[in-house]
Amino acid sequence: MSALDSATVWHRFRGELRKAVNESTWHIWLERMGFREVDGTTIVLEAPDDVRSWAQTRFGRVLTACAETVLGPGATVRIADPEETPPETPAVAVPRVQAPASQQLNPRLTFDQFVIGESNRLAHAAALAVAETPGLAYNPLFICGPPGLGKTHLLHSIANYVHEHGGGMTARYTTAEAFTDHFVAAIQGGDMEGFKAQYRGVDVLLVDDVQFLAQKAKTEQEFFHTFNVLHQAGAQLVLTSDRPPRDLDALEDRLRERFEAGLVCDVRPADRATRLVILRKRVAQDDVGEVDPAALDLIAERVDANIRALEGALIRVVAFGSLTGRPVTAELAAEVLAGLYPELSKKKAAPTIKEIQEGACEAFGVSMEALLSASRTQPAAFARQVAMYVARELTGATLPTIGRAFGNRNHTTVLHACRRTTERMASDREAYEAVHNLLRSLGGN
Ligand SMILES: Nc1ncnc2c1ncn2[C@@H]1O[C@H](COP(=O)(O)OP(=O)(O)OP(=O)(O)O)[C@@H](O)[C@H]1O
Repeated sequence: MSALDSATVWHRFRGELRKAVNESTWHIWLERMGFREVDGTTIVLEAPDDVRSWAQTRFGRVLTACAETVLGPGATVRIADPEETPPETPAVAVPRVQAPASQQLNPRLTFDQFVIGESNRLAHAAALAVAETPGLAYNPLFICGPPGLGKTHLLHSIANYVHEHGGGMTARYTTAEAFTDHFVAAIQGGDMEGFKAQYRGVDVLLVDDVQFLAQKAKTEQEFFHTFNVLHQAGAQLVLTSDRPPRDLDALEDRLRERFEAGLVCDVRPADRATRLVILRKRVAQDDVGEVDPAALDLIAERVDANIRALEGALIRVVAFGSLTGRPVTAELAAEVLAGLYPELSKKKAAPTIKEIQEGACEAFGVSMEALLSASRTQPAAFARQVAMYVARELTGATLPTIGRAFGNRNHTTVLHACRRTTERMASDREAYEAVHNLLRSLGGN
């Protein structure tokens, strides 16, 4: 089986599985499974002990059904012990074809789920237009704006739309960081042809956070060629960045000019009415139980920084309600949010990852050395997970960037830490308080 085949099988299997289970089952359990290989008609996954036994007993049938949808009747799934191939030493047995998490599409990020308001109307319309007629509407489409305002959501929506309605057209989502890592690995592994085939053979290429291409001369050059080959072939390019092309000072002029040649549109912070619709939609979809509409009004009113923070606030309010057995009312929401968000928004700039790490060391009484180490002993391991979660929420840094700042750990470790922290907050009062206090202390600085 070729490298691309394995990646496609994994991609489709994951998409099927994600559609087959509800959001919390996915995040708490199944998302933690990694891909190892396709062995004949068996998809081999790997997962830690707790997930492995749970997934096998509770979800064996669903896993098999998803495998059969992808590979045909008789396909099976085996879940292996990751200890045989530690996830952070991929050189041994994890196949080089494994798509970085950043390239895996989230089937739930679709146009249907995207709430349109004044702040994102143009970006949404342009994204939908390129999804419907790739290469013909605006090319490239460049979407820019601060973190957490839906740029990644729009890229995934385009890719999901093309996969579903594109009549066999192919779309590839990546981040500039994953592109860079992949390029470096291809050079080291002497597989530039394989690398080029993966990026230059698609109908739609979606690249998130292109500001990270700056000052990586070789990658930038390779990206420039990829861009030109695709553009000349009539393929669609969609790019996002935290700022408009003209402000990407560190990029070469020729690339900046290419970025500006199509349509540049921005996403801005959502207004209150849009924030409220987003919250209502999340409550309905995630099946979080009874939430008083006045509580949503209050969260929409208070949390205006970005949509990621808005969703984080909703999770915390609901978690607090369930931990204390209290109904989720405006009063409870006010209690949870008290002091936190106003202080955060007053603060001149978001805290840096370093400041978050220092805050976590102080809050949990661990040394910086322990926090950045690979040690799994407590309290360092929990402090590390919480600090990663807070960094994801407050800094807008990407998963690979956060991973690097925590002793060069990979992005799946960060993702796992964020999920684990959310999970613990919902079930453990002490964990909840720890996260809340750390967020508060950083906001109050
Ligand atoms: N208009 C919207 N409707 C519904 N959900 C939204 C909307 N905008 C953002 N979100 C949700 O907010 C969260 C953050 O959005 P997203 O990751 O797309 O932001 P981003 O602009 O790409 O940020 P970053 O630059 O940090 O990657 C996601 O869960 C996304 O689904």
